[in-house]
Amino acid sequence: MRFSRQMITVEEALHRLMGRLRVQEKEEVHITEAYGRTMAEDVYATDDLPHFDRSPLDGYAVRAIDTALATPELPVRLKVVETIAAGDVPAVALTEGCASRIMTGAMLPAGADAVIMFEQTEQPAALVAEVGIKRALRQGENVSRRGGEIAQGAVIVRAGEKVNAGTLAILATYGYARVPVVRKPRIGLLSTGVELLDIDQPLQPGKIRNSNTLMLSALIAEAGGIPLLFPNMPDDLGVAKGALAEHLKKVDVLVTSGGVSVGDYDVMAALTDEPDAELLFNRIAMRPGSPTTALVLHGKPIIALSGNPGACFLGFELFVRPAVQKLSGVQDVWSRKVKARLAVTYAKPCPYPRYLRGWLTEKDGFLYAQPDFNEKAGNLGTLKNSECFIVIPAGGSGKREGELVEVLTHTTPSWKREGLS
Ligand SMILES: Nc1nc2c(c(=O)[nH]1)N[C@H]1C(S)=C(S)[C@@H](COP(=O)(O)OP(=O)(O)OC[C@H]3O[C@@H](n4cnc5c(N)ncnc54)[C@H](O)[C@@H]3O)O[C@H]1N2
Ligand code: MOO
Ligand SMILES: [Mg+2]
Repeated sequence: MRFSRQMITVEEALHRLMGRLRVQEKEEVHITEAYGRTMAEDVYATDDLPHFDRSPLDGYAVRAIDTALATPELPVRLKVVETIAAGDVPAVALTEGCASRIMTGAMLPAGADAVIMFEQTEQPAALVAEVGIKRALRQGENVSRRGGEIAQGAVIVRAGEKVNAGTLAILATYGYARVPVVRKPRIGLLSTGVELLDIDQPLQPGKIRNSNTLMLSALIAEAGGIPLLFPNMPDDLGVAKGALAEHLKKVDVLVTSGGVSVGDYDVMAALTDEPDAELLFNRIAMRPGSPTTALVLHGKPIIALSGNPGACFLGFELFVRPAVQKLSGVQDVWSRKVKARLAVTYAKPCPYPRYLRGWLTEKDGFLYAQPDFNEKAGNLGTLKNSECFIVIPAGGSGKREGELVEVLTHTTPSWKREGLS
């Protein structure tokens, strides 16, 4: 199995993996904990919004009919019967020839059907007994009608939407102190490789510090999972099987780094040959990260990423992020795909699609994709600059400057967008 692997496309690999993932169950959290979570249920408007007719201006509430003859030269004079602040309940209903001084956000008095701003009256600043209205108003003019924005019973947030700042605003408006969200998936994480040193260990010949675990842990948390860090795993298959059996009991999915290639000590590759392991894939038509592997063991999916930091990073974005998001209930788990012009020629041919790390810029109103040429799978110094992957299709001779390329951005949407696959 190590050397005879069946190659599949990125899309097929994703399809196989996603088929093994189920959305977590619902839990309720306080609204202050809901930011970034995924809604588990549709939530409805418990009232109209606004829930009373109100003024969007500082001015005078009037009966439009009383202003019909008003002009700047011949203002109509109305008797001021009350001043209404935001939060007040008006005490006086307007009758013919009357107006109420009213502030932005305040409730309209009964009988009023229009509001004129102070600036269109004779003495805007004064608390006058009679106000001079300088123009005619239409019925309903400058009135925020009850239910004008949202009607009671309408869906305000849908299941599968990620809670962003705007979601908090609408939930708060409707008094949802408890929010039904999808339970965060527990994502186990470990690195393989005896060459790995911990962060506080001095360098030793032949050894390197473990950078993948911290990188992946941050990415998992950012994607909406709870990273559970396990100790590095030795390259011994027997020990690894025992350790994995224990770890898998505690997690929904396990992510590993390293040991997926054809080397003598590639323990995750060896694991896929075990009779109790169900292989999902171990060879993908992509660069870097072609040996990225996924399997199911003891009923739990394991996503085994390449140890090479660049390939590990790409493997996370292509497979782990969508997996974490699917488990978290996100409806639209795919990276955002855009087309951009390639900023510089990339002439290297490749038998498989190549995912170049890079970033997007704008020039003359067009989007340009700038590849990071520090793109060797083992390089990690510029991972921090990456905001997208630029897809160079297989074959041919790469892409020329200015040619349109497909770009997968890392940032993920918080709600289901129309028209994007
Ligand atoms: N004969 C072949 N050799 C290799 C092939 C191949 O097809 N035939 N594929 C290459 C490709 S492509 C990749 S990608 C790597 C995959 O390697 P593994 O996933 O098996 O990872 P390791 O061998 O464990 O490590 C690779 C590299 O990454 C460093 N590493 C590992 N873990 C970490 C970590 N946690 N933090 C930082 N760096 C890490 C490790 O020291 C190695 O340098 O295989 C190629 N070989
Ligand atoms: O695909 Mo590997 O990630 O080239 O080194
Ligand atoms: Mg290896």
